[in-house]
Amino acid sequence: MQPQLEVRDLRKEYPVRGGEPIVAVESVSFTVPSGGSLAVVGESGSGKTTCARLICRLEQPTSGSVLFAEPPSAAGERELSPRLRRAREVQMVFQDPYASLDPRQTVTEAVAEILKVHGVASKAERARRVNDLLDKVGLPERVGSSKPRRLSGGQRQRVAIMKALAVQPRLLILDEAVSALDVSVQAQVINLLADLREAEGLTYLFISHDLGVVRQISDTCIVMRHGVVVEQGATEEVLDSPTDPYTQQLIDAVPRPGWKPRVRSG
Ligand SMILES: Nc1ncnc2c1ncn2[C@@H]1O[C@H](COP(=O)(O)OP(=O)(O)OP(=O)(O)O)[C@@H](O)[C@H]1O
Repeated sequence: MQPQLEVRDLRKEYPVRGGEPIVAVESVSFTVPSGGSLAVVGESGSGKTTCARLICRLEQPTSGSVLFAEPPSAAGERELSPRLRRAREVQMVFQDPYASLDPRQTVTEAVAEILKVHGVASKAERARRVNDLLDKVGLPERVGSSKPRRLSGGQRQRVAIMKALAVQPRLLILDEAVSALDVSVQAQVINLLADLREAEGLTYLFISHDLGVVRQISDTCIVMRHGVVVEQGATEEVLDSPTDPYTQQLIDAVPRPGWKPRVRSG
């Protein structure tokens, strides 16, 4: 079966004036099957976000390619414009939803605007779809008339997911999307993402430094260090029996139950 996403030999260099370029990503290859969930883990600066930006076409790779499965077009739908086609391939959800929400717009206005841009011409149809989307992300209808500052962190992240879903993408890139949430809210959003993945047949690329979250949300994972993939495989196998010393280090850095901070001497 054709994968939903195939990344081949991706490389990204950033020029440095008067010096060697920074190689942010090098020789990165992986596939994600349709409906699959792949996590990208690694410490800060390992190239995770650069990979995501290349996949979303926010940046151009220096070399290599990013291939998506053809988005299915609904019966009777007109030929998709290149813009709509791209939006249907991939949408991104970031750590800080506040930054991507317009403080002057209500939730309904923000989502209706996206629907309008993407060709939903009838106002009544837009209203119907907004209510449907609110329901999908577990928000009560009244939240539709709220502005972002009235919402909790968890609600805002649900709105960010709702905006991403409005264009019916096949792939969602979640870049540290639950990292800023309190643990109990984080668990609720993880459950929502798991439910949505199943109900909507979504494919996830889940970027996170939190190995506990990665274990819950992904089937497979890649471990990145200094821009390259040092280990990849089924998430459970990689986290339970890492073969690369760097993966082992990442796992060892996670506090376990009973862990007590100690002062290092010397
Ligand atoms: N626009 C840019 N110009 C120059 N260097 C960049 C640029 N964006 C990223 N880099 C560099 O590329 C490397 C990878 O950065 P990237 O943000 O992809 O890592 P990351 O794993 O996502 O880290 P974090 O978890 O902190 O976001 C880093 O050395 C970073 O400094």
